[in-house]
Amino acid sequence: MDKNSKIFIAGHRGLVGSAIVKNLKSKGYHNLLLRTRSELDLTDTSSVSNFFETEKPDYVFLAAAKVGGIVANNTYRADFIYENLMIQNNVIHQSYCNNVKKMMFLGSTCIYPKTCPQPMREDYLLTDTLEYTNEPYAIAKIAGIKMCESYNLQYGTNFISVMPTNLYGPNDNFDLEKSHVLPALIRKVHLGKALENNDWDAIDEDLDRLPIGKVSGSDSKDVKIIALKKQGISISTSGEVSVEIWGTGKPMREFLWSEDMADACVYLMEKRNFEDTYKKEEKEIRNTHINIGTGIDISIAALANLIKKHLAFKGVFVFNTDKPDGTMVKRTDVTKLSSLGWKHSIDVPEGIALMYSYYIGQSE
Ligand SMILES: NC(=O)C1=CN([C@@H]2O[C@H](COP(=O)(O)OP(=O)(O)OC[C@H]3O[C@@H](n4cnc5c(N)ncnc54)[C@H](OP(=O)(O)O)[C@@H]3O)[C@@H](O)[C@H]2O)C=CC1
Ligand SMILES: C[C@H]1O[C@H](OP(=O)(O)OP(=O)(O)OC[C@H]2O[C@@H](n3cnc4c(=O)[nH]c(N)nc43)[C@H](O)[C@@H]2O)[C@@H](O)[C@@H](O)C1=O
Repeated sequence: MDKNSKIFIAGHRGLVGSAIVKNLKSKGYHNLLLRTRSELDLTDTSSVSNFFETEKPDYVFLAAAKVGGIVANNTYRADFIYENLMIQNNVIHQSYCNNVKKMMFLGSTCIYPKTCPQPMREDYLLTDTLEYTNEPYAIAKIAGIKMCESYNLQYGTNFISVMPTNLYGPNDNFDLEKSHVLPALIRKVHLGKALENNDWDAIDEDLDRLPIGKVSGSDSKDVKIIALKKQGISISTSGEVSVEIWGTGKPMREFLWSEDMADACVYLMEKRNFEDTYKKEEKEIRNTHINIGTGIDISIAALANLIKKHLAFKGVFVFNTDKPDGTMVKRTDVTKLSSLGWKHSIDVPEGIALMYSYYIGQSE
């Protein structure tokens, strides 16, 4: 990529897309092509085709997708498979039709089997059954990998697929029903702490910024208490606050700061090509995708305790085992990524501090 290249970042307002834009701008790339969903619905084949034919981007980052936490994936199963297949089919195919020089497809480490050997190497793909809660989403992502691979092999395109671990950072989703665990716990513990301090200004500010269901800061205290309780944030008559954690707290997860993720994406787009993603002597070229992560995991209970400590929350956690645990362990093998020359910079404790500053800073 050179600094004048026309670069389309699909999903530029999302967690990863916004971090990619920031990273590219900081490196002097200025010819960025950005479209909101209302300007360009990527599930609409003819609109995407017209857009590519008119704009002719040189490079494409595909960071647009239907994304959500474990319960959202499990609930909106049809939406997750349909929208993701449509978005990626349209963008990948049009990248080929319009001679895009290099395209990056973002998948997820949920593509690996539920009981995958650990850490998960790229060649464990399609060796066993997927985890149920995110099977439709994972199947769409696997189709994306295979589509990139197949276009590269048949048409000589230069499409790179990256499989990020769980991500978090600025522009994350804090909607407690749809978000991933880290932003959810940051918000729940923040609200729990405000409740134990009887700090209704902080609660109102939070609910005004992002209502819980339809409840905002201007509703009555009783309505707000019921809404918080529904999300597992409650106060006992003795004044002890409890915050609910979904599942047993035993699943292990690996977390990568979104700006590290963006840095890895830009690094690979600048410096690596499809041909760097497999060994030349391989007769059957497959598993050309690249894991992006830290290789370090932590249990959900330990994560919650780190957040509790950082926020100086005095209350207790309760575990709701009616909610799914999902995969018990999914640690990425980052050998391939390391061999391509990239490593993460932000570990979870520092990331929690950054994330909380971002979260409370939004209201300033
Ligand atoms: N977050 C995570 O922990 C992980 C994410 N990933 C993958 O990384 C990528 C980026 O995820 P993330 O940044 O978290 O997601 P976000 O939900 O934060 O952002 C997704 C973006 O996609 C856009 N988008 C969704 N549907 C459409 C559509 N039909 N037309 C146009 N734009 C659309 C959204 O636009 P709008 O803002 O207008 O809604 C939004 O900007 C995805 O491929 C995801 O699967 C992989 C592993 C973990
Ligand atoms: C990135 C990845 O994200 C999804 O998979 P996931 O890793 O299971 O996602 P998660 O962040 O929602 O949960 C991680 C763990 O944490 C537990 N957990 C506790 N308490 C809360 C909680 O309050 N909210 C959430 N969301 N989870 C909680 C939760 O029960 C689970 O055990 C995929 O569907 C797919 O989208 C994908 O690729």
